[in-house]
This record gives sequence, structure tokens and C-alpha cells, in this order.
Amino acid sequence: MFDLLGTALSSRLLLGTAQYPSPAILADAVSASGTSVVTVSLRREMAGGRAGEEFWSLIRSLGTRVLPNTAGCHSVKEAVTTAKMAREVFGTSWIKLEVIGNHDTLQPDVFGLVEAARILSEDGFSVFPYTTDDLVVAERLLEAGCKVLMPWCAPIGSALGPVNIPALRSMRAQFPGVPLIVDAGLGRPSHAATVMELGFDAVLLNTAVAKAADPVGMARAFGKAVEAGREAFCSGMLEPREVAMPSTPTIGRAVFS
Ligand SMILES: CC(=O)[C@@H](O)[C@H](O)COP(=O)(O)O
Repeated sequence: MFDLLGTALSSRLLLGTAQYPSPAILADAVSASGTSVVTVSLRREMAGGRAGEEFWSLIRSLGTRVLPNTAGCHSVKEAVTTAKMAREVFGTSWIKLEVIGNHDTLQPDVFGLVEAARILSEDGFSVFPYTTDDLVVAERLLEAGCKVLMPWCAPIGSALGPVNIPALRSMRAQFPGVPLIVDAGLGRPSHAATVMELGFDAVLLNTAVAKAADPVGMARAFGKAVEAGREAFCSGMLEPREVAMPSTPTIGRAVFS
């Protein structure tokens, strides 16, 4: 079990719900992944009218916890308003806070993020901020009231995987007691395993599953990779070394003369 802010979760994989080929495939992918938390963009789905309503009932039927997000928000005001609406709609004070700062890279506006995080934390939200791997921004987010951090490993939708492993490693070392969830940019199950091996608490991803040729199979693969990475981290991995060490004992070997 994974204790996330006092909630026991059966999986360390959090899954996005956008861009699936069909609602049925989304539901099957969620089930195959083993996730117990899905994230939903209130802003995008509300724009969908009747389709939006059907989407909500599908999400409710999944039996998972919902982590609403403020995807698509580019200002503090937009993000705060969206978060408040999400609290009403989903009856949860969890919010994945996105304040996008750059149209092309979808890089977070870390200044707006800290400001919005402070406003929402003071209003009783549990804020899950989508941030960069910058340690100073991370400090500011914690000071603003965040109890969990969601650093990217690459731009949203890029599928690049962890492009700056030293930065992620140092974030993990700097905040040993803070739940850290890698969010965005994962492309392959091996990427998820890699960040879990670094000691991250969980991962959140969307595009790599939703846009796979077989989203259900890919969701299952990511679920396994997250578990494998976590188990490896907890089992004490060897440090790599540059010299050979025989893995078979040489004492008592047969002598041919
Ligand atoms: C669904 C969601 O919240 C995304 O904004 C998130 O950041 C996932 O990123 P990927 O689509 O790159 O997995």
C-alpha cells in the first residue's frame, strides 16, 4: 500500500484520462493499469457539453479516486477558479495544479504556480503542483503549503523520459520526507521503472498510454514497470562499477594441466 497524504492507495501509478480512442478503451486501460487514482481536466471536459456529462459518469464508474487538474490554465486566476469548481464537482480537495507558462513547451509558470499554490492551500486544498525539477521552486512550493510535489521529467506529451536524471536524483535527496510524483514526459515503461528506481514515490502519465497502439496493453505494462521499479528501489540495488568482478566463484575450480 502507498500512503498518499493519509490515503492508502493500492498502486503507485496515477493515470490521465485524456486522448483515449474511446471511453471503453479508457475504462479498460484504467482497469489494466491497476491504478487507484485518475486525473481529470475539469476545464477541457466542461467545454464538452453533453459529452462532458457522459465523461463524468464514466469517471465516477471507474471506482478510482479522482485527482482533478487545472490543465490548460495559464494564469493564477484561471487555475484558482478551476480548482474551486473542481472541488464542487468532484467533492475532493485534492487538486493537481497546473499553471502553464509557455505555449510551446507547456513548461509550468513556476511563479504563478507558487502563488496559486499558496492561495489554494490557505483555502484548504491539498495541492499537487506540476513543477519543474528546480530545487528552489520546490522549496517555495513547500513553504506555500504543498505536501507533495510533482516534478516533470520531460515536457508534457513528449515521451522523452527522464532527460535530467541528476536533477531528479538531487530532488529526491533534498526532500527525503516529501512524496514526490514524477508527472509528464514519460514515454515507455522503462522510463517509469527508472524514476521509481531513483526512489520517487509514484508516477503520473497520460499520453504514453492513451496514444499507444494498444492503450490497454500499455497501461498494463506501465503498471508492472512501476511495481518493478519500486521493488528494485526497496531491495537495495548494486552501485555500478567500472571494473569486472567474477560472478562465479573461482575457488575450487577444476584444474586442467
Ligand atoms: C494528464 C495530465 O495531467 C498531463 O498534464 C500530465 O502532465 C501527463 O503528461 P504526459 O501526457 O506527458 O504523460
